[in-house]
Amino acid sequence: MAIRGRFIRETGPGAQTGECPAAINPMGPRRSQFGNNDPIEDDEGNISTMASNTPFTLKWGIMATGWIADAFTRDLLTNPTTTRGVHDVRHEVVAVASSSAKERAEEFLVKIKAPSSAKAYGSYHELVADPEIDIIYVATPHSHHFQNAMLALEAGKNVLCEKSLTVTASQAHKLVDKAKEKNVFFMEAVWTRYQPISIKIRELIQSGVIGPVYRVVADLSFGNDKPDGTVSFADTNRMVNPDLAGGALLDLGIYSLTWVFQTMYHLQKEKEKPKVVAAVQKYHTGADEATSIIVQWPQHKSQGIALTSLRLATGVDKENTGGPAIRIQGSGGEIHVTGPAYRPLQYKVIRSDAGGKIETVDFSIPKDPERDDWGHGMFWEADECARCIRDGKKESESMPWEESLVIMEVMDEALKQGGVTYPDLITTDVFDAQSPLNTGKR
Ligand SMILES: NC(=O)C1=CN([C@@H]2O[C@H](COP(=O)(O)OP(=O)(O)OC[C@H]3O[C@@H](n4cnc5c(N)ncnc54)[C@H](OP(=O)(O)O)[C@@H]3O)[C@@H](O)[C@H]2O)C=CC1
Ligand SMILES: O=C1OC[C@@H](O)[C@H](O)[C@H]1O
Repeated sequence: MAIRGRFIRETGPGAQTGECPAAINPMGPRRSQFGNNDPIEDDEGNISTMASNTPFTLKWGIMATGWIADAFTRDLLTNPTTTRGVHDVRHEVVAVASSSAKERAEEFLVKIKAPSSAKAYGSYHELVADPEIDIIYVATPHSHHFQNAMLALEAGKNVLCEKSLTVTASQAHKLVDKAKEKNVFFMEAVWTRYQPISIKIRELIQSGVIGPVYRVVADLSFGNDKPDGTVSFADTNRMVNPDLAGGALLDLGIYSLTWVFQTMYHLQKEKEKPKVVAAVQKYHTGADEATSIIVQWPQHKSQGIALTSLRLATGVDKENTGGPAIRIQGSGGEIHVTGPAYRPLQYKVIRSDAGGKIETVDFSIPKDPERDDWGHGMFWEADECARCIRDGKKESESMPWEESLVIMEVMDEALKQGGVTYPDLITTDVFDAQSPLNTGKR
């Protein structure tokens, strides 16, 4: 497997520079994490493969034609083998749908240079009814996720749904129940969890390199402050518009919570429900412009602090002069992660027994030269969907249903404490196939 542009740097006494050795390969162990079909040699020298050498092909239907639908679909179209050393799964884009017009879907396919076989639909209903499609990627605003994901689940499709999974925890529970009833795969698209840096950091924590983790401080904030007291999003923009479930927490804070959860709760052997205390700054639209949450796990003696703001950026510059976006503190040291929290590309390990020596590991996002050097880093979560579906799994171990639900409950509670409310149309947990959220009749 090609390791592109990754290296370890050490600073402080005894510092070394060089290629990232296999033992600290940031991609993690190949078979356990990536399930490839490479030959295996047994003790007697017999060669076999784990599975068929023909990659499993997952056939995608893309729901919506916006910004993230574009980035994700371009990632699907990259070559898994040459970009990221993946041999066991591949992806095919069967169709894309716009809620409003077939022409929008056609333009989308041209823009991303999709294969000519890809179909364009002018409604989400047509998309979920296409028998060629295995899985629907829901790429609409969070306000729409419950109705849109339910539309796909009701049609018996597997679903990958963008974050935040829903507007309310109750809606998320209903989606999980439906996935169980229909016996299909369902996952919240938290791409960060499938990036090699996250996998490596979870492994480091589990290996005990910084001892038990007692505190994590994580931030994802954008600096959109304007001198007139507003932020630089129009009131209609999905970032601040309550009709589209706007606000910092559901859009950005979920990544801060992702780091708090994937480094603590996810690794707890016996899961403990967190206590939640939140401070919420409301914007004039009614959405939250800044939210700070403390989650506490008293039995584990641990606390997480998840921060987000639309006014104040995480760091003062791209060099991270303002410090790490994520600070993971254990009794034997710390791991500092350089942001942005949704796709960080560097971590440092600072062990208290290492005499001040700091280990720095850098990551890069593979690009496909045959696809205009495209590569955004969402293909790893897509590969995970393919492997789960190939293997008959209904949920992903790295983003289990139960954890999506607990995180939605934490966000529910924080917004409740801050007095943020959203309209009934987008908070109802009653499915309506003819909801304007499904038909696009706004
Ligand atoms: N994982 C990640 O890194 C990112 C995830 N996201 C998530 O993806 C989701 C979409 O975000 P993004 O792509 O930036 O949003 P955009 O506004 O760019 O696109 C949203 C799309 O949803 C469809 N849509 C349907 N109804 C509406 C409506 N009433 N108003 C607006 N759009 C509507 C539209 O497509 P059409 O009309 O063609 O159906 C539109 O293009 C959000 O939940 C966000 O949290 C966003 C950015 C990054
Ligand atoms: O998921 C996201 O990550 C990147 C941000 O720019 C975007 O607003 C958010 O939805």
